[in-house]
Parts: sequence; C-alpha cells; structure tokens
Amino acid sequence: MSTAEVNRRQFLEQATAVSAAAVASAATVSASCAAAAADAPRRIRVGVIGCGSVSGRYLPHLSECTYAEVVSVCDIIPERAGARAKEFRVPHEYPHIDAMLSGVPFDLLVNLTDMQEHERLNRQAIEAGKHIWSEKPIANSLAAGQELLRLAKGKGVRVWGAPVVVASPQFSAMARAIAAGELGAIASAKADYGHTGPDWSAFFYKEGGGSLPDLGVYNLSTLTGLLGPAKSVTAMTSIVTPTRNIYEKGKIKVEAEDNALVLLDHGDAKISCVQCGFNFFNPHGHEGKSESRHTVSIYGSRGSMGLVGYDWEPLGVDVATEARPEYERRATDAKGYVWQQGASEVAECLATGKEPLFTAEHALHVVEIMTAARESQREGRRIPLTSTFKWPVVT
Ligand SMILES: OC[C@H]1O[C@](O)(CO)[C@@H](O)[C@@H]1O
Repeated sequence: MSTAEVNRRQFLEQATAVSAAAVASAATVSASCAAAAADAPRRIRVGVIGCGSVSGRYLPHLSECTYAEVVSVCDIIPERAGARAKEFRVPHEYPHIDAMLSGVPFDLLVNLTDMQEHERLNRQAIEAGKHIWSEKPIANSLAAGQELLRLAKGKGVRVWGAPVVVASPQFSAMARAIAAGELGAIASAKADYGHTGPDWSAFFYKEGGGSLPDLGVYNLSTLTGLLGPAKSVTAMTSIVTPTRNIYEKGKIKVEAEDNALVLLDHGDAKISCVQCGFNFFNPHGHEGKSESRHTVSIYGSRGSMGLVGYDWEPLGVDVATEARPEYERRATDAKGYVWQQGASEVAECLATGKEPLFTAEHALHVVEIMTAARESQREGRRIPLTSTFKWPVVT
C-alpha cells in the first residue's frame, strides 16, 4: 500500500470518526443553534454543493442546527451526492448546479467545492437569489469578490465565507487582552501553520490553489483580526515539491506555491509575519487537538501572549505581563466553537437577524493579501493594499 493510500485511509477514518461523534453529541454541536429549539425558529433551507471530504464535517453540524434544514446536495460525481444524501437523510440530490438551482427551492448555498470553483458557483447562485456560505476563498481576487458583494446587494442576499477563526472564544480572549492594554503597545506578531500537504485532491496544488488560500488564510485572518487591516504586504513564496502523488490520480505537477512567508504592516508601528506551507513536517499532522505549542504569538511593550494549538481549533491563550510575568492560561473552554460552524452560524443569522463576527469584507481583505503576496514574490517589492474591514472585530 502506498503512503498516499495510507494517508487517505487515515483521513477518511478520522473524518468518519469526527462525523459520527458530531452526530452523537447534539449538545456539543452548537450552543447557539441548540438554544432556540423551544421557539421552533424559522429554518433556512440549505443546499450543499460539493460532497467531498469537507462535507463530512459540515453536514453533521448543519443536521443538528435548529435554524437550518438541508434540502439538497449536489456534486458533479453523482455517487458522492447520493452517498451524502443517504447518510444525512437529505431529500434531494443533483449532479449539477443548474439542476440544483432550478430544483427544490432553497435560501442558502453552502459551497464546499474545489477552491478554483468557488467564485464562479457563488456568482451563479447569487444571480439566482441565494445567500452564500463559501469555503475559503469566496473569490480568487479582491476585484472579483467586490463584484460578488455588489451583485449580492442588488439581489438582496448576503455572502459570507470561511474561515471563522474570529468566532472562537480564544480569539475574543486575545482581542480583549489587547484592547484592555494588558500587553502595552503592540509591536509584533507571528503565526504559522503547515503540514506535509493533503493527498486527496489535486486542486490544492493547481493554479488558484496553494498553501496560502488553504492554510495561510487562517493565520492571516487571525492576525488582521487582532492587529487590524494591513496596509501593505511583502512576501516570498516558493514551490518546494514540484510534483505530488494524489490519491486516485497519481503524479501531478504542482503549479501553486507550497511555501510562503508573508510580512504585514498594520499601521501604528504594528508589524506581523505568517509562515505557511505544504512542506512543514508536523508531528501533529492536520489534527488540531494534539498541537499544544503557541502557533500565534503577540508581543507588546508590557506583555506577550500565545495561542495554544491552531487558530482554527484553539485550545487556550497564555498571557504574561509585566505585572504577572508567569504565563496565565485563559479561554480553555471552546464553548461549542468548531471550525465547521460557519454555515450553521449564518443560517442562524439569516433566521434571527444576528450578525456574526466574521464578515465578507474581512475575507476579501485576506484574499487581497494573498494575491499581493504573490505579486510581491513576482516583482520583488512591497505591495500596498486598498481594502479594509470593520475593526476591531470584537468590541
Ligand atoms: O490542507 C488540507 C486541509 O487540512 C486542514 O489543514 C485541516 O483539516 C485544513 O485546514 C485544510 O484545508
């Protein structure tokens, strides 16, 4: 058996275990989603497109959400749609977005397709009057993303996208420590996330993919969320492994960067750095729960702080200050937060009018940073940014 097969099998076993655990423990799935059951809330009709591995994480969460009703699933590989429909008792399945959009009515498209397809499918669904929850990224460029938002406004629908790192209690704890001045003047921050790269789909390595939109996106969302929108970017990117073996596909050529180091200027003398890649040997692999080091560190003139574990699945926050130089661990309770809660959370927001902490504008700012990072690498210069978002995120 090849390494690729072993990794794939391990991934599927892990995904199945997580999905079984999620179904079994409705109580822990979503504190907010479970809360309003008594009042029989309005249910947002959801159509899920893309029935690959990540749908195995979203569907259990959506199935337990009292604000959502999954009415259809769609995949260009009909057997995959069929399998998910059966597993999660979804009444309608489609082999194409056109059929899905003209089929059983729904309100919210949950887009879990390949990264390169998001922008096109999001646009088609917005044009058909659907709200959007998109896996990362919402669009491939800032301009295209802004165009999607304009279109959505005209159609009276909303757009949101992964990641939801700013929704974790650990992000709030860090944002509050900074806002309260516990760290003094914020000077610098660094974050990293990497592993040896997925082997179950080629899209990660193709043009429009890469380690930045797959992995760096989390850290970029966290650092801009904590330190504020970035004003400019300087970056180096490279391809370390020119070919990869992909499950059921064999050898493919790597076209997108699999290694990146990005420097951000947040203004007010605050600077930060993100390191990500598909060539970072990591004894913890994809598993968030077993990573216990600080993957995000923030340094200030009177204190410093580290996020324990990955920002998409954080375990706590260590804070040390001049007044109390020993690290104090805070926010160890996830309070129901999981990285795959975004679609359920926007269903709740659409049903109740509540606003989530994550916004499309923040997601697009991160898209601009990623495209600017590539431009910086190509041209060997610092790239100014134009976009911004509502900040501070946590007030
Ligand atoms: O790299 C492939 C995928 O694996 C993860 O790192 C962990 O599940 C995701 O964040 C990423 O999208």
